[in-house]
Amino acid sequence: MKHERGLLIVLSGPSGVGKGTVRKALFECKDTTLQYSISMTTRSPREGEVNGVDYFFTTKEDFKQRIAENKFLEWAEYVGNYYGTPIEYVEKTLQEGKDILLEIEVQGALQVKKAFPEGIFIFLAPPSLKELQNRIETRGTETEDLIRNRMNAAKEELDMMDAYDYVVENDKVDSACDRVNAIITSEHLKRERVSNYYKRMLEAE
Ligand SMILES: Nc1nc2c(ncn2[C@@H]2O[C@H](COP(=O)(O)OP(=O)(O)O)[C@@H](O)[C@H]2O)c(=O)[nH]1
Ligand SMILES: Nc1ncnc2c1ncn2[C@@H]1O[C@H](COP(=O)(O)OP(=O)(O)O)[C@@H](O)[C@H]1O
Repeated sequence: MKHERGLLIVLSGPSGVGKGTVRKALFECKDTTLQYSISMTTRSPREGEVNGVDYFFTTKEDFKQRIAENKFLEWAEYVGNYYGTPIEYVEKTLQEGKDILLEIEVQGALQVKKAFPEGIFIFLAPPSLKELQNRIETRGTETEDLIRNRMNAAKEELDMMDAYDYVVENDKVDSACDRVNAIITSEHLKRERVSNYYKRMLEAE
């Protein structure tokens, strides 16, 4: 049977806003059929992170080689490290008719938008800049310098919000997660309505 292609969903927003937290909550939902695109990065693993689960960790040399071989749907240099989305898994998943979620920063999301304008682009926004800084600090994974870099990047990233299809405020994790699920459901319904309409048009000819 020929499947309709799945939906490509991009969850983006500034570092520390809670992308990882909301993403994990989305996948904790038992009956989700959503797939996750595991990114590749050159940053060092944090305590508890597992290669092939959280990220594929690699060296800068290997990453650059993969860029040259067009192995990424998008990639970006972010606060001194490279991050990229391996293209093969994304293509395979969409072809199988399954939805795939990419959790990536803003520069990468804008590259995907160029390559995949039919994707669904969701910007996760913090309740305020103060709360954003608070979240980065309480996570406790960054030094003071890195926190400053991430806050500077965040201010520029917030300016890109307009380029997205949806803005979801991450006030409470559960509410943000419900809003993202509602967007996905509504996009499926929209697609179904359009496809039914075309079928009726063709049958009427
Ligand atoms: N462009 C791009 N960004 C990514 C990718 N994977 C992760 N990121 C983003 O890179 C940024 C830094 O990620 P990370 O070092 O894990 O820190 P954290 O997300 O702030 O905890 C975050 O905004 C991630 O969403 C990717 O494949 N491509
Ligand atoms: N809705 C929320 N309310 C309060 N704290 C949150 C919320 N969402 C995430 N956090 C916390 O904020 C910090 C950054 O979240 P994380 O998911 O690592 O962000 P990102 O992946 O966007 O960098 C973590 O300590 C996380 O527990």
